[in-house]
Amino acid sequence: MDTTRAVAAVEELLAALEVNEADHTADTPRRVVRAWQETLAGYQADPRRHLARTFTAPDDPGLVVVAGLHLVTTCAHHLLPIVGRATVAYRPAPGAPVVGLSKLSRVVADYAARLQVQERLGWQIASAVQDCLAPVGAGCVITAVHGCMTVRGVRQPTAVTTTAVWTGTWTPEHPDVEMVVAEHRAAG
Ligand SMILES: Nc1nc2c(ncn2[C@@H]2O[C@H](COP(=O)(O)OP(=O)(O)OP(=O)(O)O)[C@@H](O)[C@H]2O)c(=O)[nH]1
Repeated sequence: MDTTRAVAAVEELLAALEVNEADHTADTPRRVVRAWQETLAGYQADPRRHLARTFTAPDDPGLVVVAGLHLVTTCAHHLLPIVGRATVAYRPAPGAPVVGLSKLSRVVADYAARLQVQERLGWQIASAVQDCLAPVGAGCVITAVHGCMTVRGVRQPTAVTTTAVWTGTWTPEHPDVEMVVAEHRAAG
C-alpha cells in the first residue's frame, strides 16, 4: 500500500466532502489509512500458507467441522463492513493428514482481510481446503450482515445473508452437508 498517497487521498476526500471538524478530523487521514492497512492485511500473503503444516490422522478421521468462527470482512462494492460467522468443514480422505483447527480460522481471517463479496469469500475458503488437503469433500457456510444493506441503501437492519459452498464429492444432499449445516445453525 502506498501510505503517503492513501493519506493524501483521504485528505482530499474530506476536502471534497467539505467536512472539517477541526481537531477531530486533523489526524483522520492517518487514522483512516492505518485502519485500512489492518482491514486489507490479507493481501500481504497467500492465505493457503496456513494449510501447509499437516498432522497424521487415523485411517478414517471422520468429519471435521469448525463452526462459529467470527467473521469481519469488507464489501468490495461499498467499502462497508460485513460481519457474521463462518463454518468450515471437510472430510479427510482415508489415510490423509489433517491440519490444525486454528489454521481453518486463519484461512478465513486472511481471505476476509480483503475486499470481498460473500459468495466469493466462501468459495475461496472451501477451495483452499479442497486444493491443499484433497479431502473427500469440503465446504464453507457463511451467515453475515452487510453494512451496505443495513446502514444505507435499502436499510434492512434485520437482513442476514447465508451462503454455502461445497467441493469435492459433497453435494447439498450429501449427509455430511446436512450435519455441517446443522452445526452452523447450532453455533448461532
Ligand atoms: N451478491 C452479492 N452482492 C453484494 C454483496 N455485497 C454487496 N452486494 C450488492 O452489490 C450491489 C451493488 O449494486 P449497485 O446497483 O452497483 O450499487 P448501489 O446503487 O449502491 O445499490 P443499492 O445497495 O441497491 O443501493 C448491491 O445490490 C449490494 O447489495 C455480496 O457479498 N454479494
